[in-house]
Amino acid sequence: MSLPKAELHLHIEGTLEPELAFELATRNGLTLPYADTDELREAYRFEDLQSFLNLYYELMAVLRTERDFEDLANEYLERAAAQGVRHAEIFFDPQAHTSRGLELGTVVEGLWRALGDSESKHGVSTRLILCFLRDESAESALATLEAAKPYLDRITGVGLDSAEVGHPPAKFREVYEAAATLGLRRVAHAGEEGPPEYITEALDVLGVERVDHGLRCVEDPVLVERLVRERVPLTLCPLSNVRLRTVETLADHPLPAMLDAGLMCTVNSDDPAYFGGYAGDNFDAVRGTLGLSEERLRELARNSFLASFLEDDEELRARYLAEVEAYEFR
Ligand code: HPA
Ligand SMILES: [Zn+2]
Repeated sequence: MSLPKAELHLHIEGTLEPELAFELATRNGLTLPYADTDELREAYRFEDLQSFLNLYYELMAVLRTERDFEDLANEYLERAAAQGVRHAEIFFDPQAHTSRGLELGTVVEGLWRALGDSESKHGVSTRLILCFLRDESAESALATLEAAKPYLDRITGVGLDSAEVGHPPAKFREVYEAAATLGLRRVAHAGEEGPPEYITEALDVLGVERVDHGLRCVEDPVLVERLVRERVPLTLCPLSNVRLRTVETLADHPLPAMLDAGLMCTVNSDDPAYFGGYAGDNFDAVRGTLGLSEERLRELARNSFLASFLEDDEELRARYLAEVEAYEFR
């Protein structure tokens, strides 16, 4: 669906399509343990978040040079633009690369080669959000933030991702305080596989402005009431939830009930190369399977721009919001 939208929950490493993975492996003299792209696609059957993360981290080995990260981001931006994405706030996982011996600068400079001229080249404005891996230590997160200091002019905020259960937000209190002091915006994954308490903790201890996923808030009516009252944006990822078995089928997804409850929901793709669709595909899926009305779809698109970190360019936000209102559904 080409309805204008902002994508607020997108892991750039999760946009690595099998074709590009093989191309980069060849370019870098590496051999993937899969015969071809079909065999690799066969491996995209996940039991849960961890079984996905295992493949996600394994395939990243093909990303080695600035050019690799540039190509990865350019392919994503081109696909996103074709599906109506006008603004993208892009997550990246520095520790997944520095732990393999890459310099943080290789990752940031490489991504920036694509992001820097994305508005003129793809018609997509961008922001970059550095994510800490929550299954790594708090000290490693602090060291990552320290290493990122030379690149802060290119980084808008910090996030928290990877294996959730057993790694509550409070583990990262100190690094989030440091990030806030540096003027960085704060988001965190919470309530994807983890309990509703992690959502509360992300808000109260980490001071996050948006909750990534936040799906499990529906288990706690008091929390839902708070999220509605405080207008906390949730970056939902419906196709991801199906593939990682957070919901049984798309038809069971609580998005319609969440919208009816007054939650500020947005729809995003998470790791589109792995979960069967980009942002527009997620919109198509919730329209088709959940039967969302045009007004609900417009609300989701409006929310995405309202929840985006465009405070430094309110003129651009207003332009995007006008595009949402003017959009004619087909
Ligand atoms: O869906 C996700 N959840 C947590 N961590 C992640 N890292 C990439 N994708 C995800
Ligand atoms: Zn995610």
